[in-house]
Amino acid sequence: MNIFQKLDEKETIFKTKEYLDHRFIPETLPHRNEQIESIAKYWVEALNNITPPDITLYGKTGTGKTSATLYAKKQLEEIASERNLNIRIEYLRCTDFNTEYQILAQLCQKLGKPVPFRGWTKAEVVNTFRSLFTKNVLGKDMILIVILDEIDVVLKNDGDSILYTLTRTDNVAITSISNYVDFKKFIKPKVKSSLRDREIVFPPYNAAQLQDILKERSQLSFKEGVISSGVLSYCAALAAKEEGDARYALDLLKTSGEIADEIGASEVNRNFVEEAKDRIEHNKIYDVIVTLPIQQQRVLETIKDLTEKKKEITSGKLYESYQKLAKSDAVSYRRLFDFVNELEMLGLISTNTISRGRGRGRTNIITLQCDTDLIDKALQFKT
Ligand SMILES: Nc1ncnc2c1ncn2[C@@H]1O[C@H](COP(=O)(O)OP(=O)(O)OP(=O)(O)O)[C@@H](O)[C@H]1O
Repeated sequence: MNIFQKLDEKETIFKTKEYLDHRFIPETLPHRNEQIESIAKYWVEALNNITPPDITLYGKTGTGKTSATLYAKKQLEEIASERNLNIRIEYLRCTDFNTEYQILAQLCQKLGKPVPFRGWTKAEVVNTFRSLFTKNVLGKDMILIVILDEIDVVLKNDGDSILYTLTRTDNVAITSISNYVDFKKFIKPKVKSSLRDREIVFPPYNAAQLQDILKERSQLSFKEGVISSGVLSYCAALAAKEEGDARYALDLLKTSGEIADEIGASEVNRNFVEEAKDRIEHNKIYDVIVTLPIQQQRVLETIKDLTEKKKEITSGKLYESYQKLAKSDAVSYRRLFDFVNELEMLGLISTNTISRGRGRGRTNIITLQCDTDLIDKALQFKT
């Protein structure tokens, strides 16, 4: 039998997995009405040919920022098309377009003025972008709303000049999305003053809200009777602990279903959810470690070695052992602590400052926060 046919015919508890995919935008977004209405309240100006104010959406990962924005986008596009208005809304993820040049080139491309993705000067791209806003023969202006998702990525990578250009182009409104409340530290005061954005906050979902979200999606995705309300509430409770992340809740549900399929079970139980949790956590940490820059991997490896030797890891001890491992490639003491901070932000380690008693100053103690085996596995193929 053809192996694909065999797999295709395998018994499954899923109706379809499509609705558990991160990219799927549901018809309704429970518990996000307030935020969607806030976005709409600002964007509605465009219907009267007024450029909407710039807005910024904040909230932790999986709190529905992207979905709510795309939902509002679709609605505005519908009404703009009914009324024959020249309103364009372009969505860009700044992990895909992470420089001013790339963002402007992509916008020009989308708006019908192709610009090569490299080779032109920045001034040429800026001018071409601005030329899109000259009135057309009917004297009609285009209003453009640019959604910059994960805006912190472009600000860190390329500075704030994209905001400078966009805020200084008539008829352009920026909607920025960020997971980090403090992303504005990357914006210079001059640009900040022209941004003058309104802020919309996306709080984490609580367990009851996550359960509502999961209920709708599980009805679409699983065959009848496969998912009990106990399983849904368990996924919701675990995800509520993980900072109210709906993406995580959906991942838990999907992975639990896949585990049930793997062993041929006819329904999902809480043990599968437990196993799904471990699998997701494991994969997440593994991916983070594998994609770390090599210098940071060395620091992590040093911390792992010291942990295995049951040593207390002070800053001095870490630097000493790190130098032995990295040899001539070793970075400065200061740089090493930038890496330590970054590893801490990723949740791979934690640091704790303790006082050694009067007159003996304070010491930084570093503790590993992930499995040593996982680090070994992730680093085994490194060069
Ligand atoms: N209120 C909701 N109702 C239904 N599904 C939701 C809701 N909020 C989020 N989701 C789902 O959770 C997942 C993550 O949502 P989304 O991408 O909008 O979050 P985000 O805040 O933009 O996250 P990130 O910052 O990590 O990109 C998506 O699959 C989305 O469909």
